[in-house]
Amino acid sequence: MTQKTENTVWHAHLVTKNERAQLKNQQPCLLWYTGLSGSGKSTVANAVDDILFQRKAHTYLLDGDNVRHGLNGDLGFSDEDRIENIRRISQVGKLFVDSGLICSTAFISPFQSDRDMARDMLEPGEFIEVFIDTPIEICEQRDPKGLYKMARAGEIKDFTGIDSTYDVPASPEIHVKTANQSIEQCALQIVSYLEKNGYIN
Ligand SMILES: Nc1ncnc2c1ncn2[C@@H]1O[C@H](COP(=O)(O)OS(=O)(=O)O)[C@@H](OP(=O)(O)O)[C@H]1O
Ligand SMILES: Nc1ncnc2c1ncn2[C@@H]1O[C@H](COP(=O)(O)OP(=O)(O)O)[C@@H](O)[C@H]1O
Repeated sequence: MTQKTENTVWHAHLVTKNERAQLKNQQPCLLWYTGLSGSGKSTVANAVDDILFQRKAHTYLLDGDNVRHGLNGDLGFSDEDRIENIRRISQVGKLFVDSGLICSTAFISPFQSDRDMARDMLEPGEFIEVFIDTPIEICEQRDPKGLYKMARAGEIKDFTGIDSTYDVPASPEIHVKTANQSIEQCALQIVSYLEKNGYIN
């Protein structure tokens, strides 16, 4: 991105991220879900968010389809647009972490370089890459929105896993295999990671 704003000065806030986190009794972080369409990102992220909410954690969930209706409604699915999509989401995620929240993002985020860029924006330990690992054959069987069928019929181009790249995460903090676990088991795997690593009590 080309920086177009000149003559602006960064203002330090009186209330710090740590103070906000202490008030909420949690360690803010960005749970970055990545996986193919239909892998289960939204389903698992919602299940985790629900458990965290019941436990009185302060959370927010940014979901691909929803954000593409608003903030990123001007972007399509070329590599260039996906890169810009993830850049904006990373910036928004960073703001939510700064506000003391446990923020989740559920985007395909197909390129390792973009996920690494998001990681590098945050402080060590704040970025948690969650690989929702589901073989494409199963995603295609699930096909919750009928998109694979349309992609195979040539009605959608640049579809991830068919004619657009997905980089398998190199070393995700959490590796969730949905093919042999229930939605609840997948969610508990993630909540358990947050507990063990002191993000929640
Ligand atoms: N060409 C193509 N490729 C992949 N996905 C497509 C495409 N066209 C539309 N959709 C729908 O858009 C959702 C993915 O948006 P994302 O913002 O997560 O994508 S990306 O991170 O920028 O790659 C994705 O949502 P999920 O199925 O929840 O992943 C699809 O519903
Ligand atoms: N263990 C599981 N984890 C997540 N989703 C599952 C699982 N088993 C079956 N599913 C189903 O797979 C589909 C995943 O869709 P969705 O969450 O929209 O995926 P994505 O957000 O990655 O596109 C849902 O219909 C969900 O009910």
